[in-house]
Amino acid sequence: MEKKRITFIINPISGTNGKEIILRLINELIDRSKYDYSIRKTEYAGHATEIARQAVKEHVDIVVAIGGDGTINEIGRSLIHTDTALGIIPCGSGNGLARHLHIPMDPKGAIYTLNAGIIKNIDYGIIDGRPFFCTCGVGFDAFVSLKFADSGKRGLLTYLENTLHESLRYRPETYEIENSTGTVRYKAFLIACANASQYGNNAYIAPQASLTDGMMDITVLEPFTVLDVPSLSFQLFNKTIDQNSCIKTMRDDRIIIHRTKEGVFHFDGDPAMGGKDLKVEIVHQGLHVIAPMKPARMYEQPFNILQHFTDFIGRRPISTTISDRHKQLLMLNQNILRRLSKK
Ligand SMILES: Nc1ncnc2c1ncn2[C@@H]1O[C@H](COP(=O)(O)OP(=O)(O)OP(=O)(O)O)[C@@H](O)[C@H]1O
Repeated sequence: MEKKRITFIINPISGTNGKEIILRLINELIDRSKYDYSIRKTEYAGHATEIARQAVKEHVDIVVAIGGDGTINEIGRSLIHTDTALGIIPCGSGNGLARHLHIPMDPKGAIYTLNAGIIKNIDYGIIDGRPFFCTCGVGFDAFVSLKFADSGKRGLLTYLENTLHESLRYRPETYEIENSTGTVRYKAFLIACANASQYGNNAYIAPQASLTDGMMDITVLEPFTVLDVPSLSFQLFNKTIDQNSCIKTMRDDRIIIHRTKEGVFHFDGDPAMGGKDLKVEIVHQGLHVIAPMKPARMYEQPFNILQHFTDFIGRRPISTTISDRHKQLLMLNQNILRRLSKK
């Protein structure tokens, strides 16, 4: 059998961890009876798009992103509607697409997934001409992505600091969403258009979203008070945010978001400036990805809401009795309330 070719693209600034160990693991574990490979390191933002485009030209079979959703976005946009598949060794701070696809967070598991080589065909989205694979949107999360890009540091704590600092000062805006059934007006804190179900870090902004249904799940978060924050944050990690009374949901394959003024939007967590009217659409099955057939139980912990929550806010987990969990959750909620109300 002819060997397949892989190009690994490593983003040295994604996430917070060193990448040397991953390079060593690739060298040790990749199945050389199946694959020949080369490794490229990005030197600037946008470089991954160019490297991936060149790989496609050279009929490379798989381009593997060693990075987070921003790196995946840069690579994915060169791979759409080609025969070259995307692989992922998750290495970002959120890893939304990899988590949705059940690609192990552990690099060894991710390399074994590449060795298994199962290819799936997934949807992608386009907002204002820019492809996205995980989520895009306007409002508070776009605003945070802008702050985050400006902050000079990456990582979850930076993200969280930004989020907590800004969330109570942020003013909801009025939007109109034009969809296949008409136009609806909302005052909203954010509108998220989801191809994958989560932002990353198991924060499920659109828990019902599927990567293969040809549709996006749209989540509108209407204005809320500080008292709603604990239940919203709990439900975000419990995959039940769609049941919160501040949330409105819809599903469509194309919408136009009308806003009162031009401004920022985000695509896979990276900010961009756009006009008043933003067209968002889903393209069915435009990208091949390598992913496990089903969740790799070997590498997965059982679902634990408190674990996910504490992972997200960067605290140490956890004891396991129900009453302890209850107490810890209450403490976390109080802590968030306290921090938010100080701002
Ligand atoms: N060599 C580089 N120097 C500066 N920026 C880079 C370089 N290579 C890639 N980038 C930029 O880094 C950004 C962040 O990368 P990425 O999103 O993969 O990491 P992350 O933000 O830590 O992870 P996640 O998106 O999963 O939270 C990308 O949008 C990309 O444009």
